Amino acid sequence: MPTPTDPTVPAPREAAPSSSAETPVIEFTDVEKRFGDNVVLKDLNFTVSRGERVTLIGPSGSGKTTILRLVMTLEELTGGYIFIDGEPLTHEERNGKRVPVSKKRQKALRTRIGMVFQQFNLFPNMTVLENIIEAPIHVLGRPKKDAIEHAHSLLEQVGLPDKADAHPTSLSGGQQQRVAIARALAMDPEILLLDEVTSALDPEVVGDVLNILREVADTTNVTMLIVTHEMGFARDVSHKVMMFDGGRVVEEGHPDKIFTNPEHERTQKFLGAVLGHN
Ligand SMILES: Nc1ncnc2c1ncn2[C@@H]1O[C@H](COP(=O)(O)OP(=O)(O)OP(=O)(O)O)[C@@H](O)[C@H]1O
Repeated sequence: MPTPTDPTVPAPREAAPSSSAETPVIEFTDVEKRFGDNVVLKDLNFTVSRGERVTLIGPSGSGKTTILRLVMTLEELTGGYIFIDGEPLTHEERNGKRVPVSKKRQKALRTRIGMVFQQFNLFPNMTVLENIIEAPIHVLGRPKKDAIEHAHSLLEQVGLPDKADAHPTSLSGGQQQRVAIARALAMDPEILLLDEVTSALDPEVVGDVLNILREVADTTNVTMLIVTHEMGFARDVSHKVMMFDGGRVVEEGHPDKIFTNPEHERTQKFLGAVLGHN
């Protein structure tokens, strides 16, 4: 297991600039998610503060991706509540009953959240530029000229200034993922969800993509919820790591602590296996 001075594992960033009195940006309250009889998440409670970057770790099938998909409203919440900036995302309690929120309210909250997927999920029939400007224009109502200007500066930021007119299918996986990051950032999200964004990439381009995300972490105050197998990256950018097992958080803490001195046996076993194979 690496030590805090291991040069392959960069030191974590400073704590997120947040105060405990502030409303959390993300709040899970008694969340339950089941697929049929399979209860994936049970009585799950956690909060993420403004500007905080939290990495979810845990064995395959522990529900990490499901958590991100619930925040993105790509999965239906089967129990409990999720709050974004204190506002209910999918359901709220009214007169003692759990009732769905209106689609309009949900859509408004959704615009504050961006997600980057393992498989890029770009629109193949659109150019790179069209992929990036589509949502800012049609969802946020931005003037086309502004959206295009912003898209070009984002393409510059992700190192693809000359690919605006290319189609995603003509790009490598690493390039497609960089476009997907630019597309997510084009919405100026308050929350960025990163779901195993390097898992489908060739090893030699993983570092480039992670460096772009490191820069985003360094230069913005965007709140991040991250699922990754890249433990060095997790340690580098996260303020907090949460270890999941059996649909619950078994341990959470500063990456320094979790990666070097985990307390829970499940965390020790998981990190031993993962870092042992790195
Ligand atoms: N659409 C679905 N229909 C049925 N079951 C699902 C669906 N999506 C996820 N599951 C189940 O939910 C559980 C949690 O899956 P999830 O992908 O969230 O885990 P994970 O921790 O992200 O795993 P991994 O590290 O392998 O990606 C698994 O048992 C999975 O089979």
